Amino acid sequence: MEFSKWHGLGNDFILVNGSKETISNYQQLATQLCNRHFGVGADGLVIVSPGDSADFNMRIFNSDGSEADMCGNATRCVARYVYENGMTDKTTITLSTLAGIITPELLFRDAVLETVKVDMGEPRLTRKKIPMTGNPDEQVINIPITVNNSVYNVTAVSMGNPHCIIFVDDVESINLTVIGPLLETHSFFPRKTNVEFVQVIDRNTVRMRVWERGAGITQACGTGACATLVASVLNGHTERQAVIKLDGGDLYVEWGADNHLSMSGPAVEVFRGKFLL
Ligand SMILES: N[C@@H](CCC[C@H](N)C(=O)O)C(=O)O
Repeated sequence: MEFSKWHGLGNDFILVNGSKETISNYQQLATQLCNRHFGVGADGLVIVSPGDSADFNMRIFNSDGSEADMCGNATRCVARYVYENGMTDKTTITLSTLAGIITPELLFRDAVLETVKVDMGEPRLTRKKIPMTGNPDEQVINIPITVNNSVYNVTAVSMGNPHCIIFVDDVESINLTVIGPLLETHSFFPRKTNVEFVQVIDRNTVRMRVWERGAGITQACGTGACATLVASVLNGHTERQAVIKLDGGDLYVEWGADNHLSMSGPAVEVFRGKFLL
């Protein structure tokens, strides 16, 4: 099976052309290929095929085999992958995902790719899942939940996939390996959740570390960066445009007046290969 290995700020993916390769079990393939000792190694497996309702179709499987609705960093990689492999000559494509149609755009300066800007669609604010004050329209903004005898104030935002944002004074002091999986699987989140700890630097800058659903700690998360900006605005911490500083580098995110999130960042191919199944 031919594949190519990509990353967006260190959030790494194995891209496979679904119209060329025959795949019988995506979940199993994801765990096999993403394994960092016995496989290629990656946070996720991405299958790209021609689309019906969009230019292309993208499916993303986490390293544990679970299928995710969306992946922001992967959308940038896919846009560059289909363009550079001659699968399209469009520099703006539409991508069908389980979270809806996403629109990445390759931006060039002097014919050299500068960045990939993605229209990530609209955020969905999670409605309450457990009784809080009794208001049925209440949204999950800064709500306390208890884990391991500690209280965490969470803001839950969906970018098609679920995110739980927690603001802290010192993000580096958080033991993500311990608290990440406990929050990911907390009963408050019926579909599990991605977990973002966020430290506000100033009105246009935040530092974020992530524990991803189905993948663990990753270097960056595009949907997480967008959800973080929405949570930051809703909690009064930032303006609607901010740099999200991740372990792997910076993403530029804006929450437009049309309610769409736009995210800009790099997409890098690292190598190509053939996996012996
Ligand atoms: N890294 C991604 C998100 C990947 C999916 C996530 N783990 C989930 O299960 O929702 C991104 O860049 O958005």
